Amino acid sequence: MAEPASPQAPVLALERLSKSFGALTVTRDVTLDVRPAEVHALIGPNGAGKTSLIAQIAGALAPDAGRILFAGADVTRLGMARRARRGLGRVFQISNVVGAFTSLENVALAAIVAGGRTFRCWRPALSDRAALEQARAMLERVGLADRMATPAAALSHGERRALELAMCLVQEPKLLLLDEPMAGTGRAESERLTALLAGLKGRIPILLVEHDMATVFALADRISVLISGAIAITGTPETVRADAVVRQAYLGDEEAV
Ligand SMILES: Nc1ncnc2c1ncn2[C@@H]1O[C@H](COP(=O)(O)OP(=O)(O)OP(=O)(O)O)[C@@H](O)[C@H]1O
Repeated sequence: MAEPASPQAPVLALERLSKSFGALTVTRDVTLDVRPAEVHALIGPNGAGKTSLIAQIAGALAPDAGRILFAGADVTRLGMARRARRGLGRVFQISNVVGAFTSLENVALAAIVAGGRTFRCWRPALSDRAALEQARAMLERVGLADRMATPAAALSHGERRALELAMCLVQEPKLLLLDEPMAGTGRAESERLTALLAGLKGRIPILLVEHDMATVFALADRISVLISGAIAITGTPETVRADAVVRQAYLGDEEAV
């Protein structure tokens, strides 16, 4: 069902979402929104329910109650593929990277699929000049200009993350859902990836689930803290950093935070 759209309307809105596995409530009456051009970070201790919440947003897990509005429409009952087609771009947990294909070929294929073009086999698709042009531009944007001809399987972990981001961005999503982008990266790679995401800030709304607090505090316009399935607080990084309940329950009064 369509909702009245306005330029200030949130791109994504969760309304009183709830989910239980038997007696265990993993999502407790969660209301949260992502505004246009905002980076909204979702943090919380292990087992707080972040993964379950992301799965509900992506359409992999059905909530028991509540609504999910995306780009002005109620998508609560839509499956993952249909949400993706509406512009919900999920990166880093589901990957369609083909290891034997070069970076350029992988991004070109993502562009072709996003464009709804069909093909009988890979090779003719890879001579699609428009898609290759788009792919080149996107790889330059994510800092992989010198890795275009490299098979994806030969990329470093951080480069592969950048490639996955390029494959998502070339599909021109309306929202980026970033699920722990820094997981498994070293300090240098995570700094590079954080800089890359900072370059996207303001151009595309991002919902960022991340354990790395340096990245969260560097990028987020607002932060929501999930504790035992419920939102404990939503606010600016300064507000969240100063919140006594959050410090005690989650941040552990760390000086570094
Ligand atoms: N399919 C399931 N069936 C039963 N319990 C589940 C299921 N999926 C998750 N849980 C439980 O729900 C709780 C929340 O898990 P979830 O993975 O969403 O948390 P999380 O915040 O993402 O944690 P982490 O940061 O460690 O990944 C955990 O106690 C987990 O064991």
